[in-house]
Amino acid sequence: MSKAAIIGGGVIGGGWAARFLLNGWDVAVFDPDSQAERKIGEVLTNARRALPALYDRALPPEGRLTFHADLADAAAGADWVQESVPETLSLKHRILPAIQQAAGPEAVIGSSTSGFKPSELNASGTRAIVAHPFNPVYLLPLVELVGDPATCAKAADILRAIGMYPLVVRKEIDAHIADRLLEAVWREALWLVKDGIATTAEIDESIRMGFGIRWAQMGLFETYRIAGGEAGMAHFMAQFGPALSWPWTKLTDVPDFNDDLVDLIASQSDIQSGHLSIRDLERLRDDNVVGIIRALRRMGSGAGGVVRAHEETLADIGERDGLPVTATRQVPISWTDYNGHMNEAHYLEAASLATDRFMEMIGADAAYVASGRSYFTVENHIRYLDEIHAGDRLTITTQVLAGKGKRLHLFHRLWRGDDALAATVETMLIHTDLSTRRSSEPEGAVSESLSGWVASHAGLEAEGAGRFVGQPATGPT
Ligand SMILES: NC(=O)C1=CN([C@@H]2O[C@H](COP(=O)(O)OP(=O)(O)OC[C@H]3O[C@@H](n4cnc5c(N)ncnc54)[C@H](O)[C@@H]3O)[C@@H](O)[C@H]2O)C=CC1
Ligand SMILES: C[N+](C)(C)CC(=O)CC(=O)[O-]
Repeated sequence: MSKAAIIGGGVIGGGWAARFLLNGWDVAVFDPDSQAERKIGEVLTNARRALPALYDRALPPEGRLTFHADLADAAAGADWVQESVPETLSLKHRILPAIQQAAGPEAVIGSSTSGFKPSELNASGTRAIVAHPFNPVYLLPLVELVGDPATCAKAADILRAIGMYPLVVRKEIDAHIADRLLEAVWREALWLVKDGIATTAEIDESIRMGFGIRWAQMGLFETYRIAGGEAGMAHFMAQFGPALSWPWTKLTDVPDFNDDLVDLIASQSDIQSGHLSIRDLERLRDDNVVGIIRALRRMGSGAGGVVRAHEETLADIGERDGLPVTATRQVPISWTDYNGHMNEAHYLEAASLATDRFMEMIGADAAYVASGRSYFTVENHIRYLDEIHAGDRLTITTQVLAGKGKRLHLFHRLWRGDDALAATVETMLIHTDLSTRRSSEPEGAVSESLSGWVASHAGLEAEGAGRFVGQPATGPT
């Protein structure tokens, strides 16, 4: 089992703890704040409802979370130690040597710093790299890595394995890449409020109703390429380049950062969002971010591509009761309904994932479909045997009842947790020629594979298969 130590468990440390933990790592936290355990517990509750909802396969079983009164205890034996104390250089200069002394020589030591360069952090001879994440760390994939190339390469592999996107910053610079961009927008926004041009709420609308949506899927330069029309980027540059010397920006100036400005921004922000608690806002943000990333998954764009690639590494593992496990998944809150349990439609969605996986297992995979052959579902019968709730882990097994010629008859069992049979879904499929849209015989290798499955499942009972709607129950229900 891999272990991460989180030194400083505030907004960002809590997010790191959740990211590692929900990807199966043990996590040890050191934070002198007496409220740290409560705060991290609340962040974890939110992370548990959000992160698994990005995936169509179950994440690994959660690791173990421990809290330590001593930094050295937390860091001992860790594969990764993440420093996330406040953004004060003198504090980081105290903490990093203590981490280095306690951690093994192989451990990656990462700093969450938003702006300090590795050469500043390591002024006293420590070996930390910058591993700068984005809030919420458990959902957003980006981590900027800056520092020793070999350590960054090792760190990048670890981050990919927990579903993150490492971006190696090739040259150290204050505030790395993304925070330089964010800082530019932040400064301009402060000017707009200070000058009475716009309120905090109006500025947020200008982002979320327009360019914020564009940025999530294509970033800046691809977006501007399209904005150049058929003539492309060169035309865009020619058209908007001169604006750079017009008074479109105040970025060369910084507004006085005094109490008046802080009060102005804070009071507008209270009017805008003060009716919601931070945890309410986090849940709202998380549900929206999950929805956006799930939309991006379809085309593999941006953060959606990262989730898809990570999901490929989450194996649907093994066998259960002599049958192949064809799907695992954690139930997202969005699958539940007004009755407080998983809605009927999603029983079929889960079974459909299992059918797709079984098709891959018999060779009717993406290449086979691209060659013009596939299976079409022609009938389903679902038995709802037990309730399923948000966060439950589903394991689906698939039994082949018949698989000769054009017809493929499957019997899926949906297990909730370890031992509750929550549903069965009986599915009939017909092999189809995609060019004529008519039934056809499967190709030899698919047919042979199916014969093997039929033989190995022959004689296994399939209680409930063949039932029709309204048929009286034959035994206890
Ligand atoms: N908040 C944000 O949006 C982001 C912050 N960061 C960076 O992450 C780091 C942490 O920032 P936040 O989590 O926002 O701050 P925070 O104030 O929420 O959390 C800092 C935590 O460090 C703890 N702490 C203070 N002294 C400590 C010590 N001596 N040993 C161990 N823990 C100690 C505090 O009790 C607190 O829980 C900073 O370097 C910041 O620049 C990075 C990305 C985004
Ligand atoms: C405001 N901030 C500089 C702390 C922001 C970051 O560092 C990254 C983020 O999550 O926006």
